[in-house]
Amino acid sequence: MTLTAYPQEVRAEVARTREVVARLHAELPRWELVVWTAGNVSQRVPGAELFVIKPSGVGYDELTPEAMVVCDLDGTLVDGDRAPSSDTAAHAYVYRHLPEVGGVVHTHSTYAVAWAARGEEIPCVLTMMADEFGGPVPVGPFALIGDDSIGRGIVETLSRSRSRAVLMRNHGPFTVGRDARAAVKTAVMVEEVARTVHVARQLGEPLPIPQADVDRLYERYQHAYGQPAPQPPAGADASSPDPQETPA
Ligand SMILES: O=C(CO)[C@@H](O)[C@@H](O)COP(=O)(O)O
Repeated sequence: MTLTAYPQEVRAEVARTREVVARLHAELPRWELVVWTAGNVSQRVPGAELFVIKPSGVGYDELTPEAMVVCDLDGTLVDGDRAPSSDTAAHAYVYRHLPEVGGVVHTHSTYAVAWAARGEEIPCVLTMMADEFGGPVPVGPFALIGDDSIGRGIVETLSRSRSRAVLMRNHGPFTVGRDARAAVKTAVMVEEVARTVHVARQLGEPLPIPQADVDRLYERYQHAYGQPAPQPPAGADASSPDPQETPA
């Protein structure tokens, strides 16, 4: 089914999502999370069983909204003149099995990949980890690219954790969020804590944080950190929060 077969309002949402996903890809080199083309961002299209992702192997300076490709939740190309990311099957699997997820990111950021190479979860020894991940950053199984293996490993691992990042063993981090911006933020944060905990370990054994304190920190950060969400204008439908609003 091509995009022309979808209603105009879906095509308009696709255009908006292309703008968002194209802009967020620039954050990956900006935060030094990738080299060359080794990372990708996607976002679900509101109101349709579609998502937007980058084309495979295309440099970040070429990633315009028009260059983005559109896929259905089976990972089949619906719109775009280039092949979708090689991780499209993984992103699609996540969207099919985690309906609350609106954005997925994959990078090869150095310190997170170093923890993935050892198949070791990042222990929750920082208040920033309690805030952002609610505990350790877990490790997912080794899985070859090309079918549902990576996606299944992501979903099974995240389903056992509060973390929105998973270190796929011998590969690297995948992150999820309510939208792509939230998933990019988590990708930035998982690299930051991977680096900091690694440095701490060079100096000695980091100290764990009691679980009750981890829980308190997580609840505060997830619900009270940053600016309050803007209140809808009087009489507006308050039941549909702006999907672009994500924790700061
Ligand atoms: O990790 C891999 C390949 O092993 C991919 O995520 C990375 O090269 C990015 O690929 P794409 O350019 O998104 O197809």
